[in-house]
Amino acid sequence: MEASRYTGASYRILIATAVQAERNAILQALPYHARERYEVIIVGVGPASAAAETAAHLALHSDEYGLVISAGIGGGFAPHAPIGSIVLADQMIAADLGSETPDQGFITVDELGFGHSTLQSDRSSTQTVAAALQAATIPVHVGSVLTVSTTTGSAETTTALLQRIPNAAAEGMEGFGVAVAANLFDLPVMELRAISNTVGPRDRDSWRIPDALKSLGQATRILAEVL
Ligand SMILES: O=C(O)c1cccc(C(=O)CC[C@H]2O[C@@H](n3cnc4c(=O)[nH]cnc43)[C@H](O)[C@@H]2O)c1
Repeated sequence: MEASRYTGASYRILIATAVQAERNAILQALPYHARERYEVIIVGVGPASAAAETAAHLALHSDEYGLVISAGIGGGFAPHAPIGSIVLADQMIAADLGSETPDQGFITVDELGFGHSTLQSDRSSTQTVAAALQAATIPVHVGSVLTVSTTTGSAETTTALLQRIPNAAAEGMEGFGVAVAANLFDLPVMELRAISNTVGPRDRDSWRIPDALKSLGQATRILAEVL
């Protein structure tokens, strides 16, 4: 969706996080002058909660906003998204929304004719933030961000996802849900993931959540300078 209602300083920006730790990292990083411009809400873990909570907030306040951002930590697909780096979505894909079949593999809801599993990020905001992060020498990659209801935890699933979506850069559990809500209110949307772990065989001990939250804060500081 084009940023038709996003006309710079006159609109506020809604940031949706899954958990309190992500909200805190963002709030602590927002420069003082930007604090009135941003609202940071917790929408819970998973696409259903994220869609419902974001829509509930927008039902009361959508006129205030010109942009919605799904932000938080996420899993990164090698080699594009190492731990500590930032991924910005060019599109948000509900990667497990479809049907598994014995003979044709996974079929998306789009192919089944039941709806859409891909939503576009606001291109202009995404490019602006990507350029600003690059200029600040923060490692950033723009690619597809997958939304899953189950975190990927095996080499087989990782390979299958990459075969279906070769430019997958990161995985989270909320982006598509936040985007569905933003679309409902005709608002542009983007997604930012600070990488805490590599997508692959589950190894919770290797998750670097404090590093990712620090990156999330650094990215927020830059984002607030340009949006
Ligand atoms: O335990 C903590 O201190 C803590 C702090 C911040 C966030 C968390 C979470 O567990 C948030 C869950 C959140 O993480 C996203 N995420 C992270 N890695 C992945 C992944 O590999 N695949 C899918 N989602 C991932 C996700 O968006 C969850 O909402 C804990």
